[in-house]
Amino acid sequence: MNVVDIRQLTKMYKKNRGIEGITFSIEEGEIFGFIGPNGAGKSTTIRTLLNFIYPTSGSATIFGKDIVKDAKEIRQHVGYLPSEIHYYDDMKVIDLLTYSARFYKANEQRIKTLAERLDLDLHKKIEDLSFGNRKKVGIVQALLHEPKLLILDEPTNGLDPLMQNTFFELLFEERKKGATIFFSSHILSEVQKLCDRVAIIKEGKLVQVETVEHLTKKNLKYVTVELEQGKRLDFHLDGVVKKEEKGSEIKLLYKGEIKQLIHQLDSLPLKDVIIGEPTLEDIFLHYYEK
Ligand SMILES: Nc1ncnc2c1ncn2[C@@H]1O[C@H](COP(=O)(O)OP(=O)(O)OP(=O)(O)O)[C@@H](O)[C@H]1O
Repeated sequence: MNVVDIRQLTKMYKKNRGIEGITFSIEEGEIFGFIGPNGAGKSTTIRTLLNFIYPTSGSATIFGKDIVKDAKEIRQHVGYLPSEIHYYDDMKVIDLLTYSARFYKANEQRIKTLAERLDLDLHKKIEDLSFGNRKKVGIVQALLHEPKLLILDEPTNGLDPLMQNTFFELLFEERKKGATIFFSSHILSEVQKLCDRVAIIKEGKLVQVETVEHLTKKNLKYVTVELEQGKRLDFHLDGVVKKEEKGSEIKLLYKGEIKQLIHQLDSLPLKDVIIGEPTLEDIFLHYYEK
């Protein structure tokens, strides 16, 4: 069964493009990533699905119900984490979360369990929290009623790597219980770590929906190579789609099997090598080239 079904969804902000003709579906129990650069339309899609803004045209359903007509009913079973969190600053974390728990008729003990997992101090005032800790409040709020669908807008922004892992564990646990998870990101590696499938959005339009397995097979890597002193920069590597020289450093964008890359690098007079993530821009420029 599809939990989310989006059909030709378009949102214009007066004459400005928000999203145009977006169509995709999310199946029950999937962890589904939504990836694209800043301004691509991720938040617009999410805010439209949650009925915070109205679609200009097209339609969408969640749990088979219309996002506009049945918005209230849908919200009872959705946990939402916005990309930017605004709360009443002089409230204590525990008071805010208890209020949310009652609204959703959730078990208040779950607040404590989640706060412990995320190392969140419930007795601080919101105004005294760092950006990362505010994010944790948002995560607890989104998860506390054990929703059937989690919609998370850039959820890891502001969390340190250890906390990101705890957060990912929590998401896997929710999925095990049957939840469907939809989350937006502009970081490819976290999407690869977590998701079953990914929708890629660019300039308001859907570029592709891919399984993560497929995405990983067409791997792109950013490689920085430093050669031993006096060695020539002139060499050929199969799979290099972009090459940039900066002094003794050579930056390469490589497309292909990582083993083959390492095999090829092995024959070079290397001083140092760094293999890292490509930028999203590079992915969009080179990913879909034949
Ligand atoms: N309230 C608004 N009024 C006018 N234009 C808007 C509004 N909100 C978003 N837009 C425009 O819609 C487009 C999509 O923005 P959106 O915030 O959905 O992108 P995003 O992928 O979530 O990016 P980001 O990660 O930067 O939030 C952008 O061109 C943006 O300028």
